[in-house]
Amino acid sequence: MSDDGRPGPGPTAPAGPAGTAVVGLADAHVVHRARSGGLFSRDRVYALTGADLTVAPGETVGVVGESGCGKSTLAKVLVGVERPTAGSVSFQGRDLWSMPPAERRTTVGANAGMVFQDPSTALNRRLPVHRILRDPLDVHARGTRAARAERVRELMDLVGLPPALADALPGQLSGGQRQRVAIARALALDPALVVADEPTSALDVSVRAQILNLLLDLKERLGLALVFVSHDIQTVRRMSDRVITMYLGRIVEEAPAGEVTDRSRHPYTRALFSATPGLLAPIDPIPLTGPVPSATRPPSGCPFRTRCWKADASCVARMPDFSAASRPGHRYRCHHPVEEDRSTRDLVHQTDPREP
Ligand SMILES: Nc1ncnc2c1ncn2[C@@H]1O[C@H](COP(=O)(O)OP(=O)(O)OP(=O)(O)O)[C@@H](O)[C@H]1O
Repeated sequence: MSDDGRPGPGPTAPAGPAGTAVVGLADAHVVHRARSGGLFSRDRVYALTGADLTVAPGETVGVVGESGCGKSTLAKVLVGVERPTAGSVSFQGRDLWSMPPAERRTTVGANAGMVFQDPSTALNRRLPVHRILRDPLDVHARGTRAARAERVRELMDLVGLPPALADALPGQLSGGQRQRVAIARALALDPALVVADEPTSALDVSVRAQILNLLLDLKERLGLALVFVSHDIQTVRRMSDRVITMYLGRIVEEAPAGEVTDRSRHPYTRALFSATPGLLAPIDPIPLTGPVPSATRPPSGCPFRTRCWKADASCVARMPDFSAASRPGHRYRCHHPVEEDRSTRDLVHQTDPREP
């Protein structure tokens, strides 16, 4: 059950056949020292605030939001690369950060792989492909030498890399081939979850579709859970079962992918999707007032209130809790949600952007 009492893939829903999420975040926060303020600055960046999320086995969760809203931070927290400042991360129901370091490394290795944006920087340039792929098997002492060599061959085949490339260095590969190596490396230990953070944005347009199709194909064949972070909202919607909208470090809505374009309840989600070409018949985007506020000094109450055409004093006073939409697995945090049956096209003409 989600915390609003509805069944479905909400943050506290039973996830998967055994009722155990592959990964779960509970009230996770990440606060950084601001880069701009210098070594002794007291300024803090609120990169992630109060994130609750579970990912069920086999599910694809897409994450959308403007630059700097905390998508990469969420991704890194999900795979144990970044420790939350507060809150918890659990794999298969076990709290990651209360484990001894060796057990934590083993748990992350066995459960989660990550694919980064730019394979040129994510791969060790000095190692040939077969060594890059064998490395996680060596570190986690998986199988005999012969079994590891066989697993490397299997991984290359899985991602469509010809055996002849086993001795190639990353610099001798195309961008698409490098990303295939990165995906194979993420799969080396047979994880239940892969988190892909902008996996195609550094690639030529011509190979993007191949990499996305590869991820979808692997997800189907291996039963993977996939968390997919991208600026490309149209792709996120196409790839995902569920879409998470983030704004200024907070998850503000979760909706089944089919609901998100025209039935989302959070004004920000509607605005974001209205500005995405090709999803709806051509419309002018819903106009938002002003820039995204600084993550160092987020507004009180609802962080979106300074740009929202529906904001009033209640939005200044308090961040709303999650409310359930009528469909299972759809929830949002807003005091003045968009009516469910209101089309985005209709909204575009009704919005009245005001000065904050
Ligand atoms: N190590 C760090 N030190 C200080 N601030 C950081 C650090 N990492 C991230 N931030 C800040 O935290 C906020 C969230 O960053 P994050 O990279 O998670 O956002 P994002 O949504 O992934 O952005 P983008 O889409 O541009 O990649 C931003 O304001 C960013 O500048």
